[in-house]
Amino acid sequence: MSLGFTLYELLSEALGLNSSHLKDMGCADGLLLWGHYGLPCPEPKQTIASSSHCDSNFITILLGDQMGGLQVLRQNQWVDVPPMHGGLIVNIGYFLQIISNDKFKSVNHRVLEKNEGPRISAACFMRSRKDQSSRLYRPIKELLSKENPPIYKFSFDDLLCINNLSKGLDGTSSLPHFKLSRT
Ligand SMILES: O=C(O)CCC(=O)C(=O)O
Ligand SMILES: [Fe+2]
Repeated sequence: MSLGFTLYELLSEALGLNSSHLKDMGCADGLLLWGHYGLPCPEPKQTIASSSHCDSNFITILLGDQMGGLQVLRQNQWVDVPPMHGGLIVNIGYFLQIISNDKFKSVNHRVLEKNEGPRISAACFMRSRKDQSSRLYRPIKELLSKENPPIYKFSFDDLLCINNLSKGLDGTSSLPHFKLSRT
């Protein structure tokens, strides 16, 4: 939580906002921790541990082991994220992209299977409170101008619904569904 608060302060300042802006918006009110345990896979080329997706939250702080396997999509190429002892990986999720009006971009990532193992990782998702899932999120108004009109509007329930209706973790972004028309 305390690392998350520091990151939010830096991210708020990077957006030209007061350092407490993202925390005051409630972006750190909910914390979800997932522990991943992947068994060695006999045929790693035939499957994938976690298919291409962006996280449905503001930021994710990820602790991995020495196995590697995580990749991020950069300029349409999958790039390995090398394991780093004691290092933490911070991913930007859909919510931060939406409220920053595309100033921060969520990162598409996936995890490849390994035939050695097990592979262990812990993902800490920073998000708003679960009971606020119907709350509507829009870009932060201080970031908007005539030249930068709002791009999105959405709630967490909308995002879940779209992810469930579409293939969800199929690598296609859910964001276009939340675009406001720009007429
Ligand atoms: O295990 C990893 O390295 C990534 C896990 C992940 O992307 C997730 O939990 O959303
Ligand atoms: Fe993820």
